[in-house]
Amino acid sequence: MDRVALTIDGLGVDFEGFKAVNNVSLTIGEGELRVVLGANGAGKTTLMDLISGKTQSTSGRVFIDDTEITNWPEHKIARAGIGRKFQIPSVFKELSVRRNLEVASCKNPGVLANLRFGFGADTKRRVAEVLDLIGLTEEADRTAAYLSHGQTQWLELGLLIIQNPKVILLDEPTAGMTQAETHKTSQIVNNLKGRHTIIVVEHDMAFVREIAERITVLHLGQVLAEGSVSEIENDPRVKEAYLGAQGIT
Ligand SMILES: Nc1ncnc2c1ncn2[C@@H]1O[C@H](COP(=O)(O)OP(=O)(O)OP(=O)(O)O)[C@@H](O)[C@H]1O
Repeated sequence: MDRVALTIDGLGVDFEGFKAVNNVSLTIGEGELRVVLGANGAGKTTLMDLISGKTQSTSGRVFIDDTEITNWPEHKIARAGIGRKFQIPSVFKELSVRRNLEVASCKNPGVLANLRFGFGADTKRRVAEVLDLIGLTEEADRTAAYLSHGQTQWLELGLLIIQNPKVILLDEPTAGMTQAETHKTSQIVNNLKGRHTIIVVEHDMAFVREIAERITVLHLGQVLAEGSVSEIENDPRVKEAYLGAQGIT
């Protein structure tokens, strides 16, 4: 690992005696794609909530680079470089795909001023780059309201990417997608490898096999195992404790 982008040290939350996340430590390298896998209720979403500041932790610490962000307010954590993609899209439905990206790219979004005076060449270049990354170049001039579910999710991802967060959190990015859309999402995520630091929470194993480098398995709020896809698939503790006797499907 060259540089560490995100450090989680002994992180936990106690909901009136129930430890949904319990003493979790992770180190995510710059440009790494880390998959967090776990059964329903394992604590995956809660872990993302703790990192992004949606939920306050009761133990442990979180750092972006060397900056400690533990229990900062959510908006301040976002400004410090944690970008999170939710299931519910935040795209402007009445604007084109391109215009959505242009607006999201503004660091100081005087949105109206930008719409009136147009965007600079740098923004245009960056928008073209992100359109290519998310596979929506041909849809650039379509109104966002007319995109399919999958395309809307890719645009949503593009809106995050264009803001260049230090760490991107993706919670079940393929939820509700067709098989073809899921496959395309894996291509997009693979294109992002090395350029962005990403944590993907997922339990669709077919998708995980297509994207994963290193997997962290959560079980009952704790880290059960960490390793490559084959290490995780062949780990007897994972098979037994999390995936049931029949193993990973
Ligand atoms: N605010 C809360 N108060 C009490 N318990 C909570 C709270 N939030 C989550 N939990 C519990 O913590 C556990 C972990 O939930 P979490 O949503 O993080 O799991 P998950 O791994 O994301 O599961 P899924 O795949 O179903 O989304 C669950 O048992 C859940 O009921």
